[in-house]
Amino acid sequence: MSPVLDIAGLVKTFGGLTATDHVSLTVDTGEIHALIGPNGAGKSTLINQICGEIIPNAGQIHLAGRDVTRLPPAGRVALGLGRTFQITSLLDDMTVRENLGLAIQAREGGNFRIFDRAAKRNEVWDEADSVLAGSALSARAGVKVADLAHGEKKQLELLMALSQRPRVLLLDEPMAGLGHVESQQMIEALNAARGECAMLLVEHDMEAVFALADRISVLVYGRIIAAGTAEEIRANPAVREAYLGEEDA
Ligand SMILES: Nc1ncnc2c1ncn2[C@@H]1O[C@H](COP(=O)(O)OP(=O)(O)OP(=O)(O)O)[C@@H](O)[C@H]1O
Repeated sequence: MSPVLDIAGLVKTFGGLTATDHVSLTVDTGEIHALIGPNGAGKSTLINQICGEIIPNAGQIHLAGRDVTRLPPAGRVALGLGRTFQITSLLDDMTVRENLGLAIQAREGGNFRIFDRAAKRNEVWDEADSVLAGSALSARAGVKVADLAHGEKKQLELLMALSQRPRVLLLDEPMAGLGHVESQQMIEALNAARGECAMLLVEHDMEAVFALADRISVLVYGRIIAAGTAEEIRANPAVREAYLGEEDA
């Protein structure tokens, strides 16, 4: 089966600095592929090229078999590229259920035809209720976002991103700022979402990476220095020296 996301030879330079240096990786259907690397390795630059916010100097990006290298961000979203909503896009004065309902409605185009309006509206709320019932926010549906803990906001952000039914979801440090219990809940939520879409997970939290990733690519100074399963990456001397050594210290 061809990969849902196929990145080949991506180069992006900023003046004299090569932030991504012929980066290639694939994300297969149903796969969680983690991208790890020290600060300044080029992870954000790579993600921004995948989203379409930065156009590469060289290389290609294929999404669901289509060449999207020069397609604007909205076109990529339409082809199934998802990204976690930023917490700042949550509506503080609305409840968890209302925020999720709005995200589902946005997927449906937001302007219901007059005839099926009530039926559609019910479908939206039914879907929101069923998603929430199976989530860590099951008891928080009626709570305003302003009253949620940080970890709960991140959970809601994830549910809203998944509600768009992306083919591949880009997750930019979903564990950032979470405590131990919240991290465990996020790992569980991502594991539960495994069958729904492929994921490219950029994450510094190695416990989460090793718990979730089917494959791991290691980016150092703009280059992929290793790629493989968790076991292969753990055992790779170059990776340990360049990156994991920091964790062991
Ligand atoms: N717009 C820009 N102009 C100039 N240099 C940039 C720009 N964006 C990134 N860089 C440089 O490119 C390199 C890669 O940065 P990038 O933010 O992609 O790394 P990162 O792996 O995401 O780091 P972190 O883990 O700290 O977020 C860094 O040396 C950074 O200073």
